[in-house]
Amino acid sequence: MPTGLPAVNSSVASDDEGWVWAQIKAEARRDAESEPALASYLYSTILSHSSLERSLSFHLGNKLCSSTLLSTLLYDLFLNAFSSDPSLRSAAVADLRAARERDPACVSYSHCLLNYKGFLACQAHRVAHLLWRQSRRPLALALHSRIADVFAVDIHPAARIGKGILFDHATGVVVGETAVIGNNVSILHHVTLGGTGKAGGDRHPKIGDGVLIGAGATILGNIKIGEGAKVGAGSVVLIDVPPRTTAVGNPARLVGGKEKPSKHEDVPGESMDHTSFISEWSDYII
Ligand SMILES: CC(=O)SCCNC(=O)CCNC(=O)[C@H](O)C(C)(C)COP(=O)(O)OP(=O)(O)OC[C@H]1O[C@@H](n2cnc3c(N)ncnc32)[C@H](O)[C@@H]1OP(=O)(O)O
Ligand SMILES: N[C@@H](CO)C(=O)O
Repeated sequence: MPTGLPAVNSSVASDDEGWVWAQIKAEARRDAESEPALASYLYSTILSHSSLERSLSFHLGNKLCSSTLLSTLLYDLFLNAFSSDPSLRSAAVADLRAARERDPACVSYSHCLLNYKGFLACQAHRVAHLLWRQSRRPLALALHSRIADVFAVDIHPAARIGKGILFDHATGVVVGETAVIGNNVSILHHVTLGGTGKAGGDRHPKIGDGVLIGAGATILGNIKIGEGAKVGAGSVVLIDVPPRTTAVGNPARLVGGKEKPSKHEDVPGESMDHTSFISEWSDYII
């Protein structure tokens, strides 16, 4: 598990990143041998590439292209982004590890790289966010639109997302413009991080490190879900959830009572002080 911050100025893959890429190639070779029907696909998508960022750029370009946004244009766009900002690559590796470690259904790194639309939507979102921050907003919004069309995952390009993220199943996930998601967060399908409709400006939820948000949960407003908290499937959360606490129901109640909620001992993944994660990440989450 990577423990440090993204290597912001390093264009050389870390040992850990190199290990994951070598593992992906080994898995693709094995699968191409055992399933000839996939050999050409695995060769063009993984085995013919010299790096994870090239493979990912090729795959995203093919997935997201349209008659007017050509795959070659998207390939260049993604590869330029991954090459200019190596933190994108280290975040992708942390996300691959998150799927392997936190999703019992994930059988291999290549399974996630090729098939997890939540993983692919998240990587493409990070590029859209980079474009947004570079004031290339029409292109960021065009990419956002394609990600929503193709993956059914609607993340506003301004939303800030950490690393080690698992968007499991991912269908119907909606993340609003001023939402912030910390590190090592797991989010199931049909989760909304939305506004209440009653406020402008900074109006979306802030999700702390190591949070689990169950399927169909709706979290509304500029509220904080503390590190290591859990939000039950189908809940509607309108209030802050303290760290390491479970919230369930509609409207959500804190398990154990609002005055004395029961706490979890363990926080999945690496942890960071909840009150500081937004400012700590704001410098380098892209
Ligand atoms: C194909 C697939 O598998 S897709 C995967 C879909 N799965 C998910 O989205 C998982 C989401 N996980 C949940 O909802 C879990 O129940 C969790 C995370 C809330 C459990 O958290 P824990 O802190 O362990 O809570 P615990 O299981 O002890 O339950 C505490 C209370 O909340 C209640 N509760 C648990 N989940 C929910 C829920 N989703 N909605 C309403 N109440 C709930 C329990 O009945 C219990 O009530 P009680 O105190 O009155 O007895
Ligand atoms: N992917 C998770 C939830 O569906 C599992 O297999 O348990």
